Amino acid sequence: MVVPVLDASRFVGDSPTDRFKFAEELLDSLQKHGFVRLRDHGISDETVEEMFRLVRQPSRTKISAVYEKISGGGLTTDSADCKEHFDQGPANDEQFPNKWPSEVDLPNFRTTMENFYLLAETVSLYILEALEMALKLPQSSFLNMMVHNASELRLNHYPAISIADMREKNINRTSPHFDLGVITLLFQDGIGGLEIQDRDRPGSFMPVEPSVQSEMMVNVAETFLRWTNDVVSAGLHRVTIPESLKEADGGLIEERFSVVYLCKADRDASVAPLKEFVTEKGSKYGHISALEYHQQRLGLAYQ
Ligand SMILES: O=C(O)CCC(=O)C(=O)O
Ligand SMILES: [Fe+2]
Repeated sequence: MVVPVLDASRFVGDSPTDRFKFAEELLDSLQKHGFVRLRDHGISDETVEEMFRLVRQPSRTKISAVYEKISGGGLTTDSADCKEHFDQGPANDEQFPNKWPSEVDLPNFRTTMENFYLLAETVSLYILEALEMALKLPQSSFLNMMVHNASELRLNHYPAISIADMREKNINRTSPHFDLGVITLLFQDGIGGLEIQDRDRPGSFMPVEPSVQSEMMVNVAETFLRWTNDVVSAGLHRVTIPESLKEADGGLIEERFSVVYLCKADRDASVAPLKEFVTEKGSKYGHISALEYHQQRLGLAYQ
């Protein structure tokens, strides 16, 4: 199975034919694999590199101190998975306010994150517009539920870890999961280890090797599956030992970073199927708001 790489600039251009072809190829890949890879999507190599520089910089000297300072808000450490993450929600969110490190500890952190958040939002919205087109839905069918952005920009940090520990203690960097939102945009560094379910070989995963820095992995998340009544199913993924080290006798896997935009529906939007996808067999999912659904699925705090 090979996940296609699409040139997303075809959708932003003026040619209706190019726009439609992009939309069709996008849907085709997401339907087949749950994933697609995008280039020329509007977020430049430099911008993505700047994000990774920002994220990496404190880890050399004081990442744990800095992350601890954030821990009342965005940072959590998963016990099953060996990773930590910092989540940023929409700016000026009164319901779940962002907690920022001080400008002295992490200069430009907030501005860079907030700018990146807006760029990722733009991309996520045109991807959904393209999917409306390819699925032949009335215009704005998805976008109408994306008006008050509730998405999150997540920085994942995976500390260096011994290969023996991962094998013997059955530790993953990220266990197999579906994301909860609508779609997810993902950028990874050069370490590797991201794997997606290989739908041609049930039960197995295939690696997504790091490529040019700005290459973006897009996956279908649970809300989209529900909106389409399973017409487009979500992409299962995990982070484990990089392909190049799978045969290694031992040693350490370097620390790894990823930047992930978890695109979420308006908190009060329903995550039930759109009427266009409800057949005589009925609707597979009931009405529940995106916020309630996320809270229920996570069983705990809103994420
Ligand atoms: O680090 C990665 O490449 C994947 C992270 C991920 O799947 C997530 O944060 O939901
Ligand atoms: Fe994920």
